[in-house]
Amino acid sequence: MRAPVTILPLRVDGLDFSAGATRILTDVTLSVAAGPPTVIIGPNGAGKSVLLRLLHGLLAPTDGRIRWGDSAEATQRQAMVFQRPVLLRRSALANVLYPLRLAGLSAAERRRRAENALALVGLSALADRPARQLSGGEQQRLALARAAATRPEVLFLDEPCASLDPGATRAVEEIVARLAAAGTKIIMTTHDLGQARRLAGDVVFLHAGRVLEHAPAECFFAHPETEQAAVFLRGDLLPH
Ligand SMILES: Nc1ncnc2c1ncn2[C@@H]1O[C@H](COP(=O)(O)OP(=O)(O)OP(=O)(O)O)[C@@H](O)[C@H]1O
Repeated sequence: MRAPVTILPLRVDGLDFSAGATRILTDVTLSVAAGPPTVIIGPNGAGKSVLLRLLHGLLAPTDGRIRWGDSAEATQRQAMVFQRPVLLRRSALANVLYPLRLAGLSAAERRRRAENALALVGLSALADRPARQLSGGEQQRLALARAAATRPEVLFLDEPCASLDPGATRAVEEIVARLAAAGTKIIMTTHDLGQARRLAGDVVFLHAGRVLEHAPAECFFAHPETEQAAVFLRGDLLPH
């Protein structure tokens, strides 16, 4: 029997990224395996969003390499949800159906997947509502449904709860935890250390464009190895 195709592990080797004369990421080397969410944390401007965009292929590295397990499948098997998702001026359901049509699925399969995805995020009752009339939290859940319906093996989330209140944040966290438990590899950024503690299997700590730590979450939070991470976890300001 053939082993199932997997795009993991993701291996990043000596990644540099500069915009003009500004160095944003320096010598990022990481390996990300299947399993519970990988959460990238660090101060404002550390380079978290840029790193996520590089990993997802939205930016090209200045130097270094990003390698996926089965590279031929990598593009089709990953999705990304942004801080402020861009939704089509159509119903919630139509937003979820759209990428499924692009993927060439049959009408029946599209319908089935879209309805399941809306149910997963608790939006079945709002399926016919214009997406842009939904609240911020509902829009973020819809964006998660749209991504989840494509059944990505890896799902990148950039600050998925950035402007959400605690209730909406918890709702998104529950969806993320459910997707992770069902086998989707989540790679996400967050400013919310409570959220990182609740969701992370492993933590990448980024500071000034460098990975200072990558450790299992319980080790990182209990015993950060670098002074910078200890300062960050205390909520103190880190010098650049
Ligand atoms: N296209 C770009 N051109 C120039 N500078 C950029 C570009 N994109 C990001 N930067 C800069 O790179 C640095 C890292 O940005 P990034 O958004 O990745 O940080 P972050 O860790 O996600 O920060 P935050 O926590 O504030 O969201 C910032 O100083 C930002 O201004």
